[in-house]
Parts: sequence; structure tokens; C-alpha cells
Amino acid sequence: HHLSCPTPTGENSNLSRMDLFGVPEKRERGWYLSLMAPSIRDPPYAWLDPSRLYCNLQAFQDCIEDLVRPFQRDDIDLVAGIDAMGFILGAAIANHLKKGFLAIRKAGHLCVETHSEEYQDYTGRRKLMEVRTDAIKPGLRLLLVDQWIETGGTMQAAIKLVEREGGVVAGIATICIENSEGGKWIAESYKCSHCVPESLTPQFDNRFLESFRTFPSHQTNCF
Ligand SMILES: O=P(O)(O)OC[C@H]1O[C@H](OP(=O)(O)OP(=O)(O)O)[C@H](O)[C@@H]1O
Ligand SMILES: Nc1ncnc2[nH]cnc12
Repeated sequence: HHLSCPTPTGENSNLSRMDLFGVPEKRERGWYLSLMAPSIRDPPYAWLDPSRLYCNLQAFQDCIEDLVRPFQRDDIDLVAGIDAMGFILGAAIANHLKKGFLAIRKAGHLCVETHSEEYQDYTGRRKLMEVRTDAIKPGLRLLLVDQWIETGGTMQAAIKLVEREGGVVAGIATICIENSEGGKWIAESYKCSHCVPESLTPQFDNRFLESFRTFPSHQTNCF
């Protein structure tokens, strides 16, 4: 079955119904966020799927450009991405900045000597994060990348791994930093880049995007 929805006009037209591979004529700030898919599952799943926007070349490129822009002239030695989805943005950003890439991994994958840090994320589960011991040296300046910051638990564990070895967190790049206690602490404590224009922050705070109303799916449709 397929329900049809009216396409919203006016203020939120940049977040109106759009095909996965479509590109609007005028690419407004954060236009590609409307490609993100709402969750059809209950917690502890995340409330949406940002990875959908990576399917669209222009969206992926614009997203990377927005994340890299504030750091273009900064002194960065290495880009670190957090397992798993942070690898996608992290590797793309490393390539864009012409820097190497360091994988910060969830426990049980690295077959070399590691430093580790326990943490808790939005699922409430206790997890372990690991990084190889031969990459971070005192004074090394790292740009930390992940797909999303919700409670901030994951990013805070990565920050600890870097700083404990004397590394410097030169910046943090992520699609969205949620307005949580941990999210606010990260945004106040480090130079950050994210993709959410101010006009859309209320929608992210409510975890409901206007674009969801017309999301092209037979499972999630007109509300
Ligand atoms: O701020 P937090 O509450 O710690 O949550 C953020 C983390 O959760 C997500 O990863 P997730 O574990 O859902 O998936 P992934 O392993 O596939 O990246 C996201 O990409 C961050 O890594
Ligand atoms: N991908 C994601 N989307 C929304 N909230 C999240 N929390 C953690 N990961 C998330």
C-alpha cells in the first residue's frame, strides 16, 4: 500500500519529500539532513538513521564539506573515527584533509596491543573502546569523528583515550550533537563542527524532523 502526503511548502521546503538520489535545485544549509530515515524500531535502537544520506553523492559531499570547513586551516595531524559508523565520515574527512586515519574500535576487534576505556552510551549498556598503543604520541593533534553524539558517552571515552596518551583533541566533527548534558559539555569544551542549522535545532531537540512527515516509505508516512 502507499499513502500519499501533501508536500509541505514554505519555511521547511528544504526538508520536504525527496528521493534518496535527488538533489534540490537550491542546496540550503543542511538540505541533506532530510534524507535521514526515521527509526521504525523501539529503543535501544537510535531514533533515526543518518547513514541513509551517504547513498546520495551530493549529500555525502556536502555533509563532509560542512564538517571539514571550520578545521580547514587548523593544525591537525591525524583524523580518528569511532567504530562503526564514525569510520565512514572519519575516513572521508581524513581524505579531504589529506591526513591519515586512526580507527578507534569497540572491544574485541583489534589484534594488537591496545589502550582501553569503559563507557556507557545511549543504550545504557556498558561498553569498552580500544585504540592501538603505537599511534597517539604526546602533542599529536587529532580530529575526532563520529556519526552522532547523543549522551556523549562514546565521544567522551574516545577523548579520554586520546588525552591519556598526551594527544590533543584538536576538534570534534559529527552530524549532530544532541542537547544532552554530555553533548553540551563536549560542545563547550572542544572546537566542534556539526551539520544542523540553528533553524532546525528545535526539530532535533524533539527528535522529530518535519521531513519525517513526508518520508517516502510505506511503513512511516503521514502523521
Ligand atoms: O553519545 P552516545 O549516547 O554515546 O551515542 C553515540 C554513539 O551511538 C552511535 O553508534 P552506535 O553504537 O549506535 O552504532 P555503530 O556502532 O553502528 O556506529 C553513534 O554513531 C555514536 O557512536
Ligand atoms: N545514529 C543516531 N541517530 C540518532 N540518535 C543516535 N544516538 C546514537 N546514534 C544515533
